[in-house]
Amino acid sequence: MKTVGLVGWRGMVGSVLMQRMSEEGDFAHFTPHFFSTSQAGEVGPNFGGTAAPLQDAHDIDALAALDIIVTCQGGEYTQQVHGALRARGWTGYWIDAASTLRMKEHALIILDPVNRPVIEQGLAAGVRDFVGGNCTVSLMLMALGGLFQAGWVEWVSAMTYQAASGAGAQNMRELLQQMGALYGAVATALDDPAGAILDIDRQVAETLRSATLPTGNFRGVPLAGSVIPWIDVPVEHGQSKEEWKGGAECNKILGLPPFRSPGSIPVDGLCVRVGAMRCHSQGLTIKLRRSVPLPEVEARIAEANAWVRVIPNEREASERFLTPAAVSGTLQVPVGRLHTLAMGPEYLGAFTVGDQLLWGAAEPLRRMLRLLLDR
Ligand SMILES: NC(=O)C1=CN([C@@H]2O[C@H](COP(=O)(O)OP(=O)(O)OC[C@H]3O[C@@H](n4cnc5c(N)ncnc54)[C@H](OP(=O)(O)O)[C@@H]3O)[C@@H](O)[C@H]2O)C=CC1
Ligand SMILES: N[C@@H](CC(=O)OP(=O)(O)O)C(=O)O
Repeated sequence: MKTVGLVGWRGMVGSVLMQRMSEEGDFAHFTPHFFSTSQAGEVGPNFGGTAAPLQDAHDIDALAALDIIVTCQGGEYTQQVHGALRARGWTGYWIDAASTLRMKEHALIILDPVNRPVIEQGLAAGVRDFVGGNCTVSLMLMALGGLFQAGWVEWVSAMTYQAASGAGAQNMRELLQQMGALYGAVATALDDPAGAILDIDRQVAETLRSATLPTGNFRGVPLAGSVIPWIDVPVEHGQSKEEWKGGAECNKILGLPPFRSPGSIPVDGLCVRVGAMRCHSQGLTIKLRRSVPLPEVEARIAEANAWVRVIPNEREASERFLTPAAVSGTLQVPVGRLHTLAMGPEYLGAFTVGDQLLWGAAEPLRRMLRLLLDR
């Protein structure tokens, strides 16, 4: 059996990965070796039956003895270890959740329900570095893969509503603390059905702006009761890095020429953090190359993969099935609100939701591992 090193398995993304691997019986297909950057020597988890001591995730010799390494440890770790391993002559497969290597020529971005042919070509050509895509990009492609595969998409504008989990576990906790603080500020007034709503609102606004609201993880601003229209660092063209990833990664995943070069598909929009826990939503404007009847569009989207669900463009179905509340913790990727926009018959409106820890992070890695093990 192949040996697989697991790094970052106890983090948030890693925990979701371990849960999915257990559910799918993946541990029966390889010999796991668990690593840690901070707990080497302590008792490891017993996924796969053995609870051997954790190995040191910086021990290049131990890592170099493995066939495959899967890491959800983060970009800094990748930066420290990947180059050193390759420099030492390691020729195993590296599967990574961090963005560090995504745009490198030697790496592929993996989302096999969308780009299996690109992955197969890469494997045949000797590619050994496989990186999960940005959550927003992967979820958009899981939703719209059918339209891209049909060659119908001229450009896409994605306006995102991104969950706190994308910023990390501490941000999810802080969001809930903020919600609790807001409720606590007005709990008594809310108990009085005759209480004036504008007084309650004033107290909420004061609490949102107060120095005592926990905001350290969100760079000093509230998310509960508000939104944050900037994700990640600024880059060129007035974009945030999260917005840049939309174009750059999407084209690479699809095996198209680099973003902003001839033959690539423009993907751009605004990325916004909202008070959802772990599901990213996106409002999409899609310019089709030609007008396509809506039933054909729906059929193409629905048949593209086993997880996408077309939700009828009706009020009740949208309210019930096209929300983070409905999707959280599941692999389903609903797409709805599909209709032709007033700008013209080639302009399609859509809304999609997906769990950013599943298809947005852990699941593409899990599936890449199985793809390698089952070859
Ligand atoms: N969050 C997201 O939405 C996404 C994240 N990613 C990538 O995955 C990487 C990891 O993200 P995420 O899982 O959110 O990071 P976490 O902060 O949850 O975990 C990262 C590491 O922190 C260490 N750690 C220290 N204390 C604890 C603790 N109390 N509980 C669990 N782990 C602890 C663990 O390493 P050790 O055992 O070595 O101490 C763990 O592997 C990111 O840096 C990013 O590159 C990719 C896509 C989406
Ligand atoms: N930046 C994403 C989460 C993430 O980790 O993205 P990436 O894998 O591209 O660094 C978000 O905030 O929602």
